Amino acid sequence: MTPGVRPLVAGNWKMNGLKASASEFRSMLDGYGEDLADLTGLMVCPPATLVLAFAQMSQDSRLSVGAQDCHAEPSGAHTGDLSAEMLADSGAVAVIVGHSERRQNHNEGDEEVHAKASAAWRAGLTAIVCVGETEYERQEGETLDRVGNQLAGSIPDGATADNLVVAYEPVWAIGTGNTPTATDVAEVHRFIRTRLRERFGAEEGGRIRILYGGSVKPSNAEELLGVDNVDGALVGGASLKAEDLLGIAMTYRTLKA
Ligand SMILES: O=C[C@H](O)COP(=O)(O)O
Repeated sequence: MTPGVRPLVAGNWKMNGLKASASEFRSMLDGYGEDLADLTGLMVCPPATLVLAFAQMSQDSRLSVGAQDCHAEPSGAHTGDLSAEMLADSGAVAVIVGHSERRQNHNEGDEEVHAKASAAWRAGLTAIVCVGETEYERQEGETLDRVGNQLAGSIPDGATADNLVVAYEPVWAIGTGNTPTATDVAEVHRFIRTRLRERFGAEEGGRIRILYGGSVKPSNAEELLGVDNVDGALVGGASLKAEDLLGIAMTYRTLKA
């Protein structure tokens, strides 16, 4: 945790969820009471097909809805793509960019992620920029170099605590059940914090949220979310079950007690 920074627990549903998933989403809304909302922000990033419906359902709640990717252009001949403006128009308040699955499956590099983050800001969305090393890079001792390069290349100038969230997701920890040690997480998050302060100023850089992502579940949330400079989690698999995502958010009851 970072003193004075409101954490965020964000669920990334990836390519999962149909209209029938609304009941799971409603359970999240019901479980996200005021006492929990006082402790942490909660966001669900469903597939784009559900953004509008979920945004409408959550209108009077403090649960927010994000998207998983956007095109860099505001409109045009880009069959199958969605602009940040369209996502904002559907009720999204944030968009994930540079997730490792996009970087790997769609060959997205830092330059493209940078353009997408700029597009998010142009549309008034918070950009959740993902960074993280592969297993090979960790074994070779290249973790901080890799993360440093991704931060420099993927985040546009002008980042603030309102328009940027950084998600550190070691690629080898995503969907595998493996997680780095708390000491390893602390080292990378401290490094990211230092880079953010250097680039965006001590105060602003000190308040930008840095989420940890990769096999977070209720049973390991306390250990991971309690680490210095870990300001929440980007949760994949466990976010598909309302009780698990809420269980992760509820960790803040223990941590803040
Ligand atoms: O965006 C979320 C991450 O890729 C983590 O996924 P996971 O919690 O299923 O490991």
